Amino acid sequence: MAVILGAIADDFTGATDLCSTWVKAGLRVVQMIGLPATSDLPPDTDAVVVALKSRTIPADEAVSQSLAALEWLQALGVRQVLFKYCSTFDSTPEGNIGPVTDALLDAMGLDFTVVSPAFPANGRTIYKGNLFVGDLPLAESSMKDHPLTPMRDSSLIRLMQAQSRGRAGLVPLQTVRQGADAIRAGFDDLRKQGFRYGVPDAVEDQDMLALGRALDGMALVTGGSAVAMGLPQNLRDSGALGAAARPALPKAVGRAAVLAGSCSAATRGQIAHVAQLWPSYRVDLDHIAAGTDVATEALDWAQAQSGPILIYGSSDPEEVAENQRRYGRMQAGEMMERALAAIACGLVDRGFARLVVAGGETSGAVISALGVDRLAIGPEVSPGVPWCGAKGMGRDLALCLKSGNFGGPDMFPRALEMLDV
Ligand SMILES: Nc1ncnc2c1ncn2[C@@H]1O[C@H](COP(=O)(O)OP(=O)(O)OP(=O)(O)O)[C@@H](O)[C@H]1O
Ligand SMILES: O=C(O)[C@@H](O)C(=O)CO
Repeated sequence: MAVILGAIADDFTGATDLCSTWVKAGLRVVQMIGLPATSDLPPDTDAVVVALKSRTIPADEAVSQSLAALEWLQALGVRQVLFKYCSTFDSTPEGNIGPVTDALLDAMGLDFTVVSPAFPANGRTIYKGNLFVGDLPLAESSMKDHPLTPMRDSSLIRLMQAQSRGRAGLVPLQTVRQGADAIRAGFDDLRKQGFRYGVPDAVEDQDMLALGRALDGMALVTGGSAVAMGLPQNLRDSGALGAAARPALPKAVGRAAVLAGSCSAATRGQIAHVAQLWPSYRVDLDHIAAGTDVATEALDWAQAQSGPILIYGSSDPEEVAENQRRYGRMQAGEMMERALAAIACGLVDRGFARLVVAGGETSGAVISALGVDRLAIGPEVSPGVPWCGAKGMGRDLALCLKSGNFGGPDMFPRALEMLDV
C-alpha cells in the first residue's frame, strides 16, 4: 500500500502528538524531522508527518518551509494533507497559522478548509467558536503567559481572521451533533457565503470522530491532533489501508534524564513532583548570558549522580517575564534552547540513552542537535505523548517529546517506568 496520509506539523512535539493519534488508529507512521532529504521510507508506511520548527519563525520562512514539505508529501502521492498546529492555537497576530494555511490552500488550488484545534482528551474544547483550556477560556488560561506566543483572545474566529486573508465562520455544536452529513452541509454553506475557514464546535471525542467523517475527501485539513482521529476510518472504509499495526517500545540501553525547557503550568507541576524524587539541576539564564559554560557544569553534575536525573531551565511567569525584559523574548528562549540542546548532546556522549524532553521548541532544539532525522512512534505515556525510537549521534535512543501542557504531575516517572527504569 502507498503512503496515503501526509502532515506538516509546526513543531516537533505537536508532530509526535499527531503521529501518536494515527499509531493508535493502527497506522504505520514515520515522523520526519525537518524537510526530508530522502523519500526512502519503510515499504509499509501509511502516513508521514513532517515536523518543522515553524511556529515562531518569521511568517515568510514558515510559509516557504511548509510549501516545500507539501511538495515532498505530494510527490509521495498522499491523498489528504493535514497542517498540524497547537491545540491552544499558539501563534502571534502575524501568524504563523493563518499565513501557512493560506499558502497551502493556494498551492493546492483550494478555497476552503477546516480550522479545528480542539483536543477534548486534553481539555481543549471549542464552544460557539471560543477555545477553552480545561474550564477556562484560552485567554484566561495559563496560555496568556506563554513565553513565545502569549494567547490573549479566545475567539478562534477573531484569532484566525487577524492573521489570514479570509473570513472564518462557525459550524455550531447543534450541527456537529447531527453528524457528518450535517457538518459537511455546514461547511458547504460557509463556502457558498464566501467564508474561507470553517470552525466547528467540539467538546467530546465523539464530536471529533463525526468531524473526521465529515472531512472525508477534504484535501487540506488544519488543526490539532484530534481532528486527525477520524481520518483513518475513512481510508479504511475505502479499502486504502491494510491491517492495523501495533506500536512497539523503543529499545535503547543507557541512563535516563528529563530535560525541561517548557515553562507551562503542567511542566512546572511535573518538575515540582520529580524534584522530590530525583536529583535535579536548574539551568540559570543569567549564567548563560554571563558566558558561563553551563553545559559543562550541568554535565559534570549529571555524571556525579546515579539513577534518573532532571535538568530544567523552566521558570514561573514572573521570572520568564523578567528574563525577557533583560534579554528579549526570542533571545531568552533561544539561549535556553541552545544550552539544553548542548546538555542533551553531552548526556548522550556520556551514555544516556533515554531522554524525556518537555516543550516543543525545546524538543526541536534538542533533537536537531542530536542529529535525529526521523522518529519511530511507539506506545503512549499519556494522551499525545508517545515514546519514540531514534538514531542520534550514532546511538539508539528512546525519546519522549512532551508537549508543554500535556501529562499529569507524575508523567516523568511514569514515562520511565514504561521502560523499566
Ligand atoms: N527561564 C526561562 N526564561 C525565559 N525563557 C525560557 C526559560 N526557560 C525556558 N525558556 C524558553 O521558553 C520556551 C518554551 O517553549 P517550548 O515550546 O519549549 O515549551 P512549551 O511552549 O511549553 O511547549 P509546547 O510548544 O509543546 O506547548 C523555549 O524557547 C525555552 O527556551
Ligand atoms: O496540540 C498540542 O497541544 C500539541 O501537540 C502541541 O502542538 C504542543 O506544542
